Amino acid sequence: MTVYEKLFALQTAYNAHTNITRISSREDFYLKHIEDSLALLPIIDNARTARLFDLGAGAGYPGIPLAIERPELQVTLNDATLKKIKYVQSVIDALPLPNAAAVWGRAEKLSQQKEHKGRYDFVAARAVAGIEELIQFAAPFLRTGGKALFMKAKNVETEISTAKRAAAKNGLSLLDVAKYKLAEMDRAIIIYVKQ
Ligand SMILES: C[S@@+](CC[C@H](N)C(=O)[O-])C[C@H]1O[C@@H](n2cnc3c(N)ncnc32)[C@H](O)[C@@H]1O
Repeated sequence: MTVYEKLFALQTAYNAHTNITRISSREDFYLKHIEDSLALLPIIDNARTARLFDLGAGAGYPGIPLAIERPELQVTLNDATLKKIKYVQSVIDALPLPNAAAVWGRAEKLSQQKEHKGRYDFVAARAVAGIEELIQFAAPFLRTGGKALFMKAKNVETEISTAKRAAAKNGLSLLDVAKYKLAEMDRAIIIYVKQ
């Protein structure tokens, strides 16, 4: 059984008693969870020993596929919902994923703690909040030169422009908007760098 088939089996079994993700078919799992998460690989690949914080990871995306593909990458998966973090911890134990850790709590609180503040090379977030809010959540986790990677589906230009002031205030500058297609869907990774 491949590692992703094992992950799919774990997720399906858990989802049967505790709702952790709406993406339940095998086809959607591979496309919307695995393939979409791995769209971050080209961005993080020049820093394989880096530390990545997955803010609002939910059932573990994008952090779990990234931890699977890059054993040198240290991945911290965070969510404010305890049942999701319990599930993510069970996946870390079962696969196992020694380079991953699960942390429960609101990101804006965790970022003020010594073990998280300014300690990450990357903060990734998919489908968690608007860009303006994400900037405020993500910036404190990043070291100088670290990158925020926000995965979005639509209206990115409008959102980026609305978030300009928040970016400046939080020491983030827009580096790139990496657009890609996921099947027929338009997707984008908005990349900010911490000054
Ligand atoms: C729609 S889900 C997306 C989950 C996952 N990133 C994905 O794309 O499959 C959004 C998640 O963000 C979490 N979340 C929202 N605000 C948060 C915060 N301030 N700190 C930590 N997690 C948060 C929610 O609990 C929820 O699990």
